[in-house]
Amino acid sequence: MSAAGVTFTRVRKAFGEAVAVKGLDLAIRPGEFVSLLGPSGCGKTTTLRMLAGLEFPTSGEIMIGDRVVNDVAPGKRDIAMVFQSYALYPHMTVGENIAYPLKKQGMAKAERATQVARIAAMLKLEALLDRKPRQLSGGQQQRVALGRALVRSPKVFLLDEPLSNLDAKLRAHMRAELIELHRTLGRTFVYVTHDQLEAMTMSDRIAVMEGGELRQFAPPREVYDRPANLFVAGFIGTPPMNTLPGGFTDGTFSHPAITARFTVTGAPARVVLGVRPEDVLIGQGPHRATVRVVEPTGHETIVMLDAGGSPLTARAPAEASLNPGDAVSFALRAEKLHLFDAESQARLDARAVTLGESE
Ligand SMILES: Nc1ncnc2c1ncn2[C@@H]1O[C@H](COP(=O)(O)OP(=O)(O)OP(=O)(O)O)[C@@H](O)[C@H]1O
Repeated sequence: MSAAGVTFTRVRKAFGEAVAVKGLDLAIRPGEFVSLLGPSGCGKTTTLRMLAGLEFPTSGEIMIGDRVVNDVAPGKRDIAMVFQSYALYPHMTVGENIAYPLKKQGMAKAERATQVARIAAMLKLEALLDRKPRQLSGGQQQRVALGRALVRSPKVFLLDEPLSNLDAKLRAHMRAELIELHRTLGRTFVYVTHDQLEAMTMSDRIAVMEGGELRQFAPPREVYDRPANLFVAGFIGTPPMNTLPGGFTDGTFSHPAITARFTVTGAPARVVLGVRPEDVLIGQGPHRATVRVVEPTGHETIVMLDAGGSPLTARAPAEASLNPGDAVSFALRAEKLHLFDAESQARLDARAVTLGESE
């Protein structure tokens, strides 16, 4: 058995009046690690549950490999799902929990033991096989839940926020384990999260969702460097991208604190300039601002500025000595500026050519 791709075609899911997923088109390649990322209520869990067969689409088509699965029962889809809550059987040992899906399939005992040993070695659970779930830490329980999903070698793994109950250190560790596991198994992973760090570090591609709609589907680097619209620009990145509304005439963006010339196709009257905090350089350049808040984080300092009446966040070196009320000059990295149409919110194909201070 090998990995299978997953295709959603115009998939819509309504719960009465509420439309959770609005005409989703998404094609996941065999063996790909794809994260569904978005704020609470954006429809990511509903999307995953439809793929698992736990919800039925109101309309549209879902395929796993070359098979339409709309009417296929969950158990017949050749998938395995790992939930946020581990849902281990409390009265069974770790070994019995992992073996359970194989037992249900009718696999012989000796063969089950071989498979459990293989998975236990992979997830470093050998020493824990005889324990009950309550005798395990959260991270160990999560590994057992993964083991129970992995033991069947399904074509597609579905993971619904599997790390959200773990503490920060264990989450970082499990992220690394999942990356490794995906590489070793070569199977398709569909991973639901609202944690952009998880999506950015593990995924081949990220499907960013908002309000039941797909806002961008691209590799992490591209989602960060070329957000397709203002929603993605504001959702990805911590602190988020600065967005400054302004007028736009003859390719010139104008805001009380910033003027920038662009070469651009199309000419909307109102645009939003986007700039990431790391691309705002304090202490040099043509623009002026006032320091509002200074937040040292240890390895850097986050500085919140007032630039011509707009909030503007910058990343500064840890040793920067700035105080609220200071007047500072700043520059923007021209090659890192983003421009969006204020009305449609879509990214404009634009390149900054010169930057200057407003008169
Ligand atoms: N069984 C249901 N009945 C009615 N509405 C539902 C049902 N399940 C989900 N919804 C609604 O559909 C929308 C999408 O929900 P979904 O759980 O897919 O979002 P999500 O992005 O996974 O959010 P979260 O991160 O909070 O889990 C929400 O507005 C939710 O209230």
